[in-house]
Amino acid sequence: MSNLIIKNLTKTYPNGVKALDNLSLEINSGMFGLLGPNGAGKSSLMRTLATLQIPDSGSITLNGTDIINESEQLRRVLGYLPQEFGVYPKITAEDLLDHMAILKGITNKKERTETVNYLLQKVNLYEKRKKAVKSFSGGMKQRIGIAQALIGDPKLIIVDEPTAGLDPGERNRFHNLLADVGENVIVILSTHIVEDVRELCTDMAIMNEGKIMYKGSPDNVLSELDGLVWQKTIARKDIDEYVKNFKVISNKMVSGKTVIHVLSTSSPAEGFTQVEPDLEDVFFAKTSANFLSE
Ligand SMILES: Nc1ncnc2c1ncn2[C@@H]1O[C@H](COP(=O)(O)OP(=O)(O)OP(=O)(O)O)[C@@H](O)[C@H]1O
Repeated sequence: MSNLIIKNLTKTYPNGVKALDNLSLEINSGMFGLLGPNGAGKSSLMRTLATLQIPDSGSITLNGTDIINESEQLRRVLGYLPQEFGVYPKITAEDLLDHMAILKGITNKKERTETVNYLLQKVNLYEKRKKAVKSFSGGMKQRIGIAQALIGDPKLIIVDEPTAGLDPGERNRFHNLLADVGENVIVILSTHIVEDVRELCTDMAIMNEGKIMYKGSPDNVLSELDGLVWQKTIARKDIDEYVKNFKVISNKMVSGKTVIHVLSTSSPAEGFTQVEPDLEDVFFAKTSANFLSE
């Protein structure tokens, strides 16, 4: 059982933006979803966990090891798939993985070849191993990205916004790959896509403005909103009126019509029906300025 403890982490960039604000969080083995809107600070947290940047204050320990001061130890057991996965222009899939395996300390050539071939097969890119990674589609690039993150039996795997821009088939393949990762490994999936968390994660947190707004299982977070979510289909032009009068947590187009969700302990007005809360409601409820001010 692995255990990651983050305590009172703060990070302010030179331009004055406080991306992490006294953030504390504990994560155990399994798939953990970190959900938050753009700019919430997810990438800042992921980069700090990957020891690519140093926080102003706070501590992080993985299985008791202080990873801010002992970053070398962390890097040996870390698999990291950053948001932007840049590669040298002409490098082939096979050479890229071989190179990453050297960096991970696999010096034995035979062992490295076995590892690389195994991973290429696992992510279904063995046939393309001699092709330049640059020429790959978005989904193929993500798969080579996850392959390099899996080199060397990592204990902590961080994937930052992995499915943005993937088509449904590629997204599915990517999910299956992650679901295969071993039991004792911590996988942190940072995303603004609620579906990814619902489908994959047993534990999750919602982040906004550098802070954790919620931590728990997706099921528990849903039960918090039981009986509080009401829905109505309205005319698009009336939306401002509803926002003014009710605690509107979301509005979206469904079959060309505007459907709003409102939080209320009883029926807000005529024409509203009560609906089962979904994770998206929770996400909006925990991150919308409207609701936070309450
Ligand atoms: N290197 C940097 N220098 C200055 N400000 C930064 C830097 N990196 C991030 N920020 C700012 O810090 C805040 C948090 O950004 P961060 O990228 O961590 O959020 P995020 O939740 O990952 O969002 P996104 O999904 O858009 O990547 C934002 O206001 C962002 O503009």
